[in-house]
Amino acid sequence: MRVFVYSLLLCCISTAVLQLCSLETVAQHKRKKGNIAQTRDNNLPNIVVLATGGTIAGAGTSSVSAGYTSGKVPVNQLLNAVPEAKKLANLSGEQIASVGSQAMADSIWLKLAKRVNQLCAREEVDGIVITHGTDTESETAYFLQLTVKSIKPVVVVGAMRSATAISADGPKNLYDAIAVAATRSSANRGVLIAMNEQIFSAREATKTNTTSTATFQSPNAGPLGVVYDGKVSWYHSILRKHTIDTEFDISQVTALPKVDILYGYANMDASLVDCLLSAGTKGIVIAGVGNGNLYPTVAVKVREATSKGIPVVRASRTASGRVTLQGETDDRQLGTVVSDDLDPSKARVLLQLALLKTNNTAIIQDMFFRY
Ligand SMILES: NC(=O)CC[C@H](N)C(=O)O
Repeated sequence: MRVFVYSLLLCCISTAVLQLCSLETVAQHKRKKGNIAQTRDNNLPNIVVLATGGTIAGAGTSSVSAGYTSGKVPVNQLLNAVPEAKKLANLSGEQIASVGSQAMADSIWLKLAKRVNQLCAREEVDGIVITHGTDTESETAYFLQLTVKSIKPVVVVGAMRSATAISADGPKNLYDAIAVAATRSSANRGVLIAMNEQIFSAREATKTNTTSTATFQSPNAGPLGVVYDGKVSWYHSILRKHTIDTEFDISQVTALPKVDILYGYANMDASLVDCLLSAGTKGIVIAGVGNGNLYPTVAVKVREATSKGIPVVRASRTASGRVTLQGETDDRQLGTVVSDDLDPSKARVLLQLALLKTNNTAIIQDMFFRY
């Protein structure tokens, strides 16, 4: 009997030890994958870093030449490059995608926005940082600005030099972005872009230079604030509706409507509008010349498109300023909507979301004045 009890006891102990070992292995495995915070300081905010790829995670064979591949460095390695950031926040990382942002797709936007909403709904999460390629960083940020349902800070960050380049700007930008996300006063300012020590509204920021580390600018509104030595100072606020105050709910959305951009130019070929219609576009943004103006034969085709219920938004190919209603172009006659001061790429984002709700041009126009 005694032997039986001893062997039962031994059996229980060894099962418990085995379970503990396997639990530890899962934890170690998760840590390696980067989805568990290493140590937790209860006095620090909890920030989740969602990685999507881009130059910030780019790796090349030489530190001095321009060639590299985006999205090679996993999120944990990115975080390990900024050990100082662990003094600002408890950090955990998740890999959402690993792409150069020229490959950014609606499916990744939806996955990202849903994950941000899930995480922000958790009481213990205080803010989100998203690492992203700079090519389409401002479009992703504006998509989140319209679809995130939380006032918690959501900060998008990238880099112009790859992680293996000499004087890489990624670690500093990431440190700054974590500082912004970890700062209480960053809440309820919409989605932010932190680059090169400046903080921009997702609505206003745009990439203005192909290679400079000061590429992000906000030509119509300037930066909202600055981040320096891990500390944030604010100078402006965004007044347009964002995050919890928008009408867009993507929680059940699995695909976005096809919306395309046409670039305006002298002697423009009007058959491009037909090409888009036969490709199944549901809405068109025209990066028109000047104040969103259209080549005369294009205007005729646009009138045909709007009369078939395809909304057409007039934006501008110029780098700043607004497109005004009833300027040289007769919006009443053409049935067009103006983008206000949204650049064509962001006008496309808003039109995609608008088309989930309506194709009524008066309602869509109202959205372009509110968001
Ligand atoms: N500097 C960058 O991040 C741009 C490079 C890359 N094409 C990207 O957008 O991911």
